[in-house]
Amino acid sequence: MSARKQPQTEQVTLKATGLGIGYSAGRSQATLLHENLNLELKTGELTCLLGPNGAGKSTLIRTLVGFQPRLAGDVYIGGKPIKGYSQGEYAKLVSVVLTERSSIGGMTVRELVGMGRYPHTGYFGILRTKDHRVVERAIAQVGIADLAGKYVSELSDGERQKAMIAKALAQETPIIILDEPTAFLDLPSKIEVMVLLLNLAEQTQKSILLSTHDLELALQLADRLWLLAKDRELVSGVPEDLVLSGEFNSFFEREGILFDKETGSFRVHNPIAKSVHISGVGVEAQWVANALVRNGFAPSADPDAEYRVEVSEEYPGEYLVYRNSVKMFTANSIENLLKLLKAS
Ligand SMILES: Nc1ncnc2c1ncn2[C@@H]1O[C@H](COP(=O)(O)OP(=O)(O)OP(=O)(O)O)[C@@H](O)[C@H]1O
Repeated sequence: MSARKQPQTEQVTLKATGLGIGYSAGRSQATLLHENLNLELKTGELTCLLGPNGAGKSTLIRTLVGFQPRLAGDVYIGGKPIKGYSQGEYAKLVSVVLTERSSIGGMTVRELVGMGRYPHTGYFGILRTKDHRVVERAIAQVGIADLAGKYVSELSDGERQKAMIAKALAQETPIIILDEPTAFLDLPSKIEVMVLLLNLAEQTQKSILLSTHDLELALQLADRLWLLAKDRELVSGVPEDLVLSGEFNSFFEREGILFDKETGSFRVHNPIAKSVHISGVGVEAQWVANALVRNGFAPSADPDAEYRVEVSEEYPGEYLVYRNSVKMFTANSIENLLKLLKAS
């Protein structure tokens, strides 16, 4: 990834004030999911919207892009309320990628991406030379030039997702909003799509908002997080600030699942686990910790914890184990370490 270029001035492209989101069914009373949401999307930033199932992420996204009515408040783009824009004007400002698998299988990738040009073409949607150029560039930007002539129905989930992102790019909008673009993808594809969006935000100075359940990836890659949960106020901030302040874990931890600030990952917590201190750093120490946690030990920062395992870079694959400061044994593999610990 290239070094990030910061925008000269911090520009807000989309802003919501006092936003109320939820559902109203006919004349019956509306179900308000969240009220008084105040949000900002900034130029050149990738913002990730995170929250547990049912938090209201999709509802927020659908409301922000106008697919669902606001129950209160306003959404502004470039300082102007969205209701002040015509549909055509709006389509030149915001492109939206939803996860629903639509009936687009019968067209080629190039035709699909070409559909992104609709705000820029005339009534019949005929693409001119410039439009074709933009389409080819968008296809190349997401790295699927070799798939341009393929039918969408022939694509894998990850390839289809990239084609949908290319369609959004072809729309040439300063804002792109995506609902769970990494759902259904394998881990390398998730990383690829997130890095692609991060780079696009920076290189093309777009504001990109996406919702995701990939917490650890969002922590690593997002410029900003929006955390949403039922009956709580939305929290927005830079990932590292939210981790260090304890806000991040407060949204996701539940009984038996703890967020480990040191590694930035979630782990199963067993309250009756024996505590173990791992002395040593680096990849090997991390994997030893992983094996011990999986086998019911709780990692401890206290060197006087009941168990201590020494991992030394000098002797890879050798683990000295102490219990209450008395040496118990030396193991010569992680498998052996687990076996001897269980037998002790
Ligand atoms: N059409 C609807 N009418 C009424 N309530 C709805 C409707 N769609 C969703 N809800 C409710 O709104 C709440 C938020 O749903 P939403 O899909 O926005 O959550 P989410 O955070 O995107 O969840 P997930 O992570 O599971 O996709 C849920 O309790 C859901 O049952």
